[in-house]
Amino acid sequence: MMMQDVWNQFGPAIATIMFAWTMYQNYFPHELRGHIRRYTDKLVNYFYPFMHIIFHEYETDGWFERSKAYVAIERYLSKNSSTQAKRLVANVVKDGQSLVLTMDDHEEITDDYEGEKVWWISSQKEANRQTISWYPREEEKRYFKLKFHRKNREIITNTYLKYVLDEGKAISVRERQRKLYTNNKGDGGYDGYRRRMWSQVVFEHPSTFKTLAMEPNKKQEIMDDLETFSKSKEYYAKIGKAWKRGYLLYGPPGTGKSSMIAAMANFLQYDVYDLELTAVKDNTELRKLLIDTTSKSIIVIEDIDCSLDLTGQRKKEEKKEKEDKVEKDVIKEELKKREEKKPSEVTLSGLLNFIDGLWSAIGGERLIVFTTNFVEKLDPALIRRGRMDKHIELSYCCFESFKVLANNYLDVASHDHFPEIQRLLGETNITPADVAENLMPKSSKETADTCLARLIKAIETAKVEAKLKAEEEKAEKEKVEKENEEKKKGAAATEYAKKPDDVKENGNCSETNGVKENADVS
Ligand SMILES: Nc1ncnc2c1ncn2[C@@H]1O[C@H](COP(=O)(O)OP(=O)(O)OP(=O)(O)O)[C@@H](O)[C@H]1O
Ligand SMILES: [Mg+2]
Repeated sequence: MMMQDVWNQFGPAIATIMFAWTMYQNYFPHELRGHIRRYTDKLVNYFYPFMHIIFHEYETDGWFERSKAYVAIERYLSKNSSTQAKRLVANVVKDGQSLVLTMDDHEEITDDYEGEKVWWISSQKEANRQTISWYPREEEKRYFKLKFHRKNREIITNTYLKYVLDEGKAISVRERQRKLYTNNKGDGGYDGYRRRMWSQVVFEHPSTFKTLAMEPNKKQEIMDDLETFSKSKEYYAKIGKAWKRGYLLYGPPGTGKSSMIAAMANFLQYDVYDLELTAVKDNTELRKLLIDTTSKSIIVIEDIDCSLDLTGQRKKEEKKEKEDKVEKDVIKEELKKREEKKPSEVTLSGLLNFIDGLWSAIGGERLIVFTTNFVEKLDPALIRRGRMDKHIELSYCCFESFKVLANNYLDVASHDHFPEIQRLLGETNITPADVAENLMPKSSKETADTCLARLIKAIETAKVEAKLKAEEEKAEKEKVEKENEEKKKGAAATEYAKKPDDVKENGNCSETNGVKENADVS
């Protein structure tokens, strides 16, 4: 009864308004409508205190590519969306492995920034069905609308939006599927028409700083260094240095150099580019490879001493050839011909140029890590500070490192065997890789006790072997020294035999004098 009254009262009024609206739409001149719209907008603005900013999903001049701002906002809002919005859309990311929840069309969520409230609305423009679209997404003109109070205009446009975009990008980086890239001789496939320089696989190495066995202080120092680097974008810009840092990891095989690189990548959430220098044709290819790397990545050159040895070898050969030939012009001609035939290789100077020059120019949060078993073999120019900023030695297993491994492999923090192991590790060099191998249970029957006992045996064996080796080396050294001594004596005797008799006599005299003089002095 009530409803009917209301309808009787307002029905004719609504019908009149609708009629007037249709008349206005159909018969009012277009220019006049523009004027009216402007005045009504002004009127509305006077009473309506909010402002809007629209972010379209596809940029008008972009080629089917989602707007970067839209994607960043979507990521930023995903956290609030999953708690506030009633209708959600699930997007699959990370190469099909995880879901990102975003709000569905016409949902609204709120956000707080420095105590001020803003509203985000997800919407879709009406599809234009009359035109044929090349791309299905063309018909779904989605956008985000940001609504905020007019008084917050400054803060929203100057700081909040930057914060949203930065945070959204950071979330994407954190949640992306990280990659391990390797350079192969030309089989990286094609990216459109362009040959791909790197082949890629998903990077899922489980090594972390927690599982890495090394002295806790040293470990903390490296983690602090990495963290400071990753947060120093402004600082590097201020001091006029490219945002990059070089690490040299050195130590015997099996001490955790490769494990540390994986731990670094996992710590900073970076991609890894494993650069195999011996597969790089020349300096030009090296340059192309490096231009193709992305920011937030670690470029790794393992066993740098071996990679550069090739070049060193070649240089030596060339030098020898040069010395052997007498005619300089002929040599030049010959070398030139050879150079033309031979595929050139990466040179030390090419590598240095990449570290100092080009790589600095492409900027953007990159680490370069060299590893070597023989640090003394490397050219000092390559590892000077500024190029390799931090030198990290990974060494044999100490007791602290052992405790980390025992915890990782056996879940034990203390044990009766520990004091003996501590004593033995103080006396013998054994790599963390060997310790780890002995700690790993080989069957379900093996307990922590068995594994630790096996380790003790292994360290004792290593100790005996090291002692034997040292004795052998000492004996070998003595043997060589003795042989050299005898050779010298033999050579001196032959020389003496060759001399004429009068010289022999004088020589003898002087020698006798010398001995005498010495005898007198003494
Ligand atoms: N410091 C360490 N912490 C934890 N595990 C380690 C450590 N060092 C070695 N390991 C174990 O030994 C294995 C070999 O180590 P890794 O490959 O990191 O050594 P490396 O120093 O890179 O050796 P190489 O010089 O031969 O390349 C790893 O898979 C890991 O299980
Ligand atoms: Mg290694």
